[in-house]
Amino acid sequence: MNLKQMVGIEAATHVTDGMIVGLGTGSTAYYLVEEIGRRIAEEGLSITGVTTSKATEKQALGLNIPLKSIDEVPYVDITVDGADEISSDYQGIKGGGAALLFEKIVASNSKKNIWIVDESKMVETLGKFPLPIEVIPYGSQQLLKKFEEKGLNPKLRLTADNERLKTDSDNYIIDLHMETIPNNKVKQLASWLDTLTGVVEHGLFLDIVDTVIIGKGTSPETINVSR
Ligand SMILES: O=C[C@H](O)[C@H](O)[C@H](O)COP(=O)(O)O
Repeated sequence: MNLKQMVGIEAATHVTDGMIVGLGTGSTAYYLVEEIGRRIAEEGLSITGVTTSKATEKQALGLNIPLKSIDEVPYVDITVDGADEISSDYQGIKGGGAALLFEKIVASNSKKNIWIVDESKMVETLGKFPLPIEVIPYGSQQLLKKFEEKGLNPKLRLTADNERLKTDSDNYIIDLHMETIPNNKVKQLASWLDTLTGVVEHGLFLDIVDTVIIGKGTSPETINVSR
C-alpha cells in the first residue's frame, strides 16, 4: 500500500453513519473517496458527500456516493482533503490541482477539517511549492504585472498543451514562485492577496486544519492541531 492510500483509508475511519462529508480533490483524496465508496457498497455506510471539484464529483458518482452541493446542506460535518505543503505551525498551501476555490468554500463551512499527506508535504516554512492564486481572466495580465513588480515571480499556469489552464469556475491560476514565505509573514501575505481586485481566492489555507494524518513508514501518524 502506498502512503497516499494509507492516509486515505485512515481518514475514512473518521467518517461515520449520517455524516455530511466534504470530499477533497487530488491524488491523495482520491483514496479517501475510493474507501468511502467501498464502505457504502460493502458495509452499508450511509453518508452524504459534498465534492470540491468536478473531478471528485465524477469519481464519487461512479462509486454511487450520494451527493449534495454545499448550498443544499446546513453545514459539513467533516472534510478530508490533501495539501501541497503544511508548515511547522500547520498552515497550508493548497491548489496544486487548481481546486482551491471550492476546497476553501467547503473547508470553511466544515465543523472539522482533516488533511491527508505523505511526509514529503511537511515543511518548516511554506513557499517552496508555488502559491496558487485563482484570478478572473479579465485583468489577469495586470495582476501578473503587479505580482512581478512585487518580486513574487508569478507564472500563469498552462495545461500540458500549452493552453491557459481554466479552473472549474473558468478562471485562471497564477502561481507565485516565492521559494519561501516566512511563517511570521504568511498572514500578512494572505491579507494583502485578499484585497486585490480580480483575485478570486488564494491557496493559503490558514487556521483551517484540525487534524493532519501523515503517511510515513508502515503506519500513519495523526496530529490533532490545537489553536
Ligand atoms: O487543488 C488541489 C488540491 O488542493 C489538492 O488537495 C492538493 O493539490 C494536493 O493534491 P495531491 O494529494 O494530489 O498532492
